[in-house]
Amino acid sequence: MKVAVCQLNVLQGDRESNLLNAEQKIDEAVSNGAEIVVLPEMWLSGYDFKHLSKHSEPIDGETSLFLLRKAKQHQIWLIGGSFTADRGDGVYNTSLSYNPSGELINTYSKMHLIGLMKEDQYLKGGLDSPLFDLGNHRASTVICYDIRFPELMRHYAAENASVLFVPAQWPIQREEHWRILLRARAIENQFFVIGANAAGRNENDVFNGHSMIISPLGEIIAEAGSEPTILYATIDLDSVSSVRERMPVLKDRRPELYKI
Ligand SMILES: NC(=O)CCC(=O)C(=O)O
Repeated sequence: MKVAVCQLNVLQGDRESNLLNAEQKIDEAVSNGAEIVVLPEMWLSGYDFKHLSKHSEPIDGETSLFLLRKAKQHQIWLIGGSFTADRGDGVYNTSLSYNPSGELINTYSKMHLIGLMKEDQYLKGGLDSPLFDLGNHRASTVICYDIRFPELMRHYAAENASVLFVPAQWPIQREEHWRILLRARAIENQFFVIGANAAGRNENDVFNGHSMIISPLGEIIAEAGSEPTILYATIDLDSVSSVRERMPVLKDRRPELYKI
């Protein structure tokens, strides 16, 4: 399947421009043959917590309608980055994914909130770790800071996920952590990892791109530079089972002995 990662320049607080830009990039990715399109974290508003009430919307609000429409229009799998979703009991950094019929197939709210970016002061942390079907394969999503918590990804691998999507707004000063952690999560869990970062800046941080598509052996199949772009690669999700058969890391675990 051909994957496109839209590495967007997210303009803080400027919903109108960000929406237009996302739509153009999705259309361009599809015109270049993409079947799976991935957006970054908080691509609609950026980290604009001062105006959180303006940016918060219900799960079935306008962002979800936009994503649904684009998935259906182009008959693609759309991993819709994330946005600030008001889920009744609070606002969550939430990722929605759609299948080519425009059906919502995954709702994941960021579990681990990053204090360095004040997320914990404004948002609630998600409680669920769902998987979803991507054709004949299982898939999963985490958001940015979540990749520092390997137990979450191990849960997805143990549930037979073949691919992990990681929408992010990862600042430049920890760029090597981003690159190394994405590869480590791929190697230890033997699945594809697709990281979609932003490229641009807000009042506090610079986001340096380097979106990546990584194989279940940890090889970098494609990596973007620091400019806004669309990153493409063709991936074979069937290859995950042969990697796991050759070296059965998941089977060789001894979880009864680990005190975590
Ligand atoms: N948006 C984020 O979660 C940033 C994560 C980050 O900067 C880090 O883990 O380091």
